[in-house]
Amino acid sequence: MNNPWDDWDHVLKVDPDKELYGDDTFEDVCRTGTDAIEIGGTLDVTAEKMTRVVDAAAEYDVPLYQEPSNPGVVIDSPALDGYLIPTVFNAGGPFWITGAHKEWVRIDDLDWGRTHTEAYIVMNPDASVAQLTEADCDLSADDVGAYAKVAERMFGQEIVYVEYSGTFGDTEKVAAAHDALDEATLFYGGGIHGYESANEMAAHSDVIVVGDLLHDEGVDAVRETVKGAKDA
Ligand SMILES: CC(C)=CCC/C(C)=C/CC/C(C)=C/CC/C(C)=C/COP(=O)(O)OP(=O)(O)O
Ligand SMILES: O=P(O)(O)OC[C@@H](O)CO
Ligand SMILES: [Mg+2]
Repeated sequence: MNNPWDDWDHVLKVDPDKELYGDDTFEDVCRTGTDAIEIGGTLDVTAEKMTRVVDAAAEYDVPLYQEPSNPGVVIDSPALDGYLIPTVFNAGGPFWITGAHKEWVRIDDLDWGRTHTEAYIVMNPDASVAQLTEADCDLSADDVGAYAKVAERMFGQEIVYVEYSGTFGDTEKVAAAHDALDEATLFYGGGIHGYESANEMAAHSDVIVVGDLLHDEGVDAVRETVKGAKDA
């Protein structure tokens, strides 16, 4: 296995539907020291908003990945290193497990070499992603570990993503996913807001993802989370 994310500690998720903080520029965003930028959000994302972010970040060195929330927002840009395609393992119905993916393959001509799989385990019932996908978030640590193993062993997912979007997660449940994986890389996202929270979750996962902090507090706060992740 030799994927770029094997060497990552920190990913910054930019929501194309949200503004940057204060006077922050996309150059600042690309120079936080993060290992990669993932562009996506659950609500009100469009291809046009995606394009604006990709174009603004294109000239800097940081790897850029699109994380589409539906087939209609996927854009074709040479500036993108690839596409991280979610599948929500604990979704309430098949659309977010195989339905959206089937539609995408039906209507689009995929670049398989740049298309990668991300198995989501959605844990915060109040997050838009949980509500949209009607996810069953009532999961024990054993459940989370078992989903992670199924994702890796039975569905060949390259990344497993424990998603607490908007709130800081239960480290025991994150650790259960971590312990279950041999090959796949564990991403953790949710509620990371500074050095300490980044450092703590980085100890229980392979890569931490920071989202809202960028839009709510800006690049200086994000830089602290990069330090926290790198020190773990
Ligand atoms: C097959 C294709 C191309 C797409 C389908 C992909 C799937 C299954 C999407 C469902 C899960 C999803 C909506 C992922 C988007 C990434 C994500 C979870 C972003 C974070 O969203 P929130 O932070 O909860 O939402 P807002 O900030 O928009 O409220
Ligand atoms: O916005 P936050 O809570 O940092 O979550 C990050 C990411 O996991 C969202 O998909
Ligand atoms: Mg968000």
